Amino acid sequence: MEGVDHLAHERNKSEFDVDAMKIVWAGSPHAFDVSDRISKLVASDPGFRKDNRSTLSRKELFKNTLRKAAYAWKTIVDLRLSEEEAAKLRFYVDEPAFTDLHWGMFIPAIKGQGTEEQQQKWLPLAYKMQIIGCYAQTELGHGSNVQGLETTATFDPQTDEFIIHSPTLTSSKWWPGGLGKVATHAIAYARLIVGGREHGVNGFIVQLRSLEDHSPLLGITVGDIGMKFGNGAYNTMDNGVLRFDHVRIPRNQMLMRVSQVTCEGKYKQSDVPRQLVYGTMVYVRQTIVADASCALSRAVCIATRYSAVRRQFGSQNGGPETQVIDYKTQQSRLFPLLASAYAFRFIGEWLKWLYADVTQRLQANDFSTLPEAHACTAGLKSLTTTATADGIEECRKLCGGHGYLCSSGLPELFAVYVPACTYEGDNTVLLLQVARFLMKTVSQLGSSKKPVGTIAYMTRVEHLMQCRCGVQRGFAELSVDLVEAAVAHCQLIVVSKFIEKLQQEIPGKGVKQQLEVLCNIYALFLLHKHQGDFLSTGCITPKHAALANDELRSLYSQVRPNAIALVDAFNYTDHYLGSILGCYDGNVYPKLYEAAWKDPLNESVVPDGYHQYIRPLLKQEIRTARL
Ligand SMILES: CC/C=C\C/C=C\C/C=C\C/C=C\C/C=C\C/C=C\CC/C=C/C(=O)SCCNC(=O)CCNC(=O)[C@H](O)C(C)(C)COP(=O)(O)OP(=O)(O)OC[C@H]1O[C@@H](n2cnc3c(N)ncnc32)[C@H](O)[C@@H]1OP(=O)(O)O
Ligand SMILES: Cc1cc2nc3c(=O)[nH]c(=O)nc-3n(C[C@H](O)[C@H](O)[C@H](O)COP(=O)(O)OP(=O)(O)OC[C@H]3O[C@@H](n4cnc5c(N)ncnc54)[C@H](O)[C@@H]3O)c2cc1C
Repeated sequence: MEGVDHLAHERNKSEFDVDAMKIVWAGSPHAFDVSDRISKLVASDPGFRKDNRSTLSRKELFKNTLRKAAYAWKTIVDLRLSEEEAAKLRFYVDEPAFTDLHWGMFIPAIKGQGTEEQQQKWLPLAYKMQIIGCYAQTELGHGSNVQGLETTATFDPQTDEFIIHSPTLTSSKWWPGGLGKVATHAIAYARLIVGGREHGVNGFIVQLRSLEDHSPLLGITVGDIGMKFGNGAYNTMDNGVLRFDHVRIPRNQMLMRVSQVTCEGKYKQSDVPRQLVYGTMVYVRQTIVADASCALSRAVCIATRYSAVRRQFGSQNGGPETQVIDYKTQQSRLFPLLASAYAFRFIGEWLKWLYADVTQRLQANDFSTLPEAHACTAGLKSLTTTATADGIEECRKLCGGHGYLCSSGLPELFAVYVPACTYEGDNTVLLLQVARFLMKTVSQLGSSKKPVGTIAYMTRVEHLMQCRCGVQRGFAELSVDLVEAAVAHCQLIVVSKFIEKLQQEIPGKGVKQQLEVLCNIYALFLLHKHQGDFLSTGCITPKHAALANDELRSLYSQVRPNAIALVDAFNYTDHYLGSILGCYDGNVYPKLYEAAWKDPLNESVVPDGYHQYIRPLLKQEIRTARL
């Protein structure tokens, strides 16, 4: 029945203060207040409804996304929301849109790679959304290999301009979000050519469309690249294609914090690492780690609540069947994902700190932690997005057939999320960057340069020094093993930072104890999953492995009574979850049944096409071969 909490018996089992855990999950009382307030504002406003997305055509879907983006902006302006509140509102609107790239990449690129003068000119326009930007780096022929990009930016000293050009088909910009139909400007990445000499890839601000009638400017060919994976999902986003035909821009529209070109046509490289041109990608990678915990926790919340509602088999003398959450196999699949959601939350907090720290050091021209920041953002983005994408799919399977319904919220969440394993850096390519960083560290063992920070543990691998000549053997030849080593390195960071989190003051009855259980589940699940490696390297004995498995089972039993409370702590509204299976009150079956009849196919009892195709079949009006 409506209004009845079908999960009350589960909530009464909780052994910790859920409200205190909500604060831990949010990060602070202030962050909880903002999240709670804004999520409820969005959930209560019919202008942000999203339950009809799967029934819209691509054009209807996209127009609806534009409407929502404009409505969100009006809400932000009318309510005078802060930047933090506005970002939360865009998050809870929960729809990939051009605004993700305007706020998530275009503005950060100008802030990170523009001079003070360029920031003063362009940021006010962007903050007021008087221009809408995108980040145009990837091309049809190159995405991972940034140094392979083909778009050119040739300096013309006669006119003090750059000529931006797409010399080949494969140099067409391809994939940038917001580019296809909306962005008026792009940060376009191109090979800088001055006086006939190439100076690598740099960013350029290029206007694409008229601010009067939105028509593409002279020399600009732009459009959408077409439907993507899934029906609704990421098709709310206009990922675009863009070609330049000798488009001229003023010299001061090259982002010049890293490199400069003078009006005399002199190229100057600042005394900063050229990789700062990649700074925006590093920034987004650290945000994606935080977003991984959001996406995974959504899926886990749905699967956990439904696992407590669903009963199957085990009825004794006509009594109730067994809750599927009580099956050890269900727990062994679900609870490591619950632990991962919390682990990724905390590693996301730490990575945000690391990124802020490296950014502050860069202001003082201290580049000492830049390599570690690159390796950590790249590796943790790769690890958390792979685990989250796999975890969302596992949560769908944990929900049986009903997990395959759009009304479960899981198919769309999976379809929207999985490109995170590719965008902002293909996950394998990023792990190879981590491997390169680890090998460089090994090569420096024994020198005066001691490994610190997240690689400090490598001082304990002195034995690698003896085989240092071995590690010079083709990186490519060993790349599969090196990628596995990179994952292990990142997992060590995740576990270490979870343990460090537990050493902090954590208020609330039973809260720290629950987090300790989840931390142990995360670590022991990894040990179990990779026990072959641990055994073959002599890190553990078979007895250790057996003890770990026994402890894991015991930990699952400890989590079981707290599982619903642990997902309640995410504080997601039913609107944000977008899932009948995951609804707060657990009243699943009546809602599933009611939702089915709302499908457009049920608008008529007799389907369109019956008279044309089915009736002739049934009435044998179509001559059929004798069966
Ligand atoms: C809203 C959805 C609703 C519901 C679903 C729920 C949640 C959804 C979850 C997430 C989405 C929401 C929020 C996320 C926010 C935004 C995302 C939204 C949309 C995504 C938009 C996507 C944008 C893009 O994809 S932009 C393009 C990204 N492209 C890449 O990443 C390219 C990858 N390639 C590279 O980075 C480089 O080519 C390279 C692989 C690093 C190689 O570069 P290069 O050849 O130049 O360098 P070398 O390998 O030779 O190394 C030389 C030297 O440099 C060092 N180095 C390299 N890179 C860096 C760096 N970045 N910083 C510092 N140093 C670097 C390298 O280590 C070497 O050093 P040594 O010489 O010392 O070894
Ligand atoms: C939804 C979505 C949104 C996007 N948004 C944007 C955007 O806003 N702006 C933008 O500029 N780009 C965007 N992109 C593009 C994205 O950044 C690229 O797709 C990504 O960087 C991967 O590059 P690629 O497509 O060239 O893949 P490739 O690098 O061609 O990868 C193909 C395969 O080759 C493998 N591979 C490649 N190089 C190596 C190597 N050296 N060693 C081993 N294996 C290798 C990869 O692991 C992968 O398996 C978006 C992409 C998607 C899917």
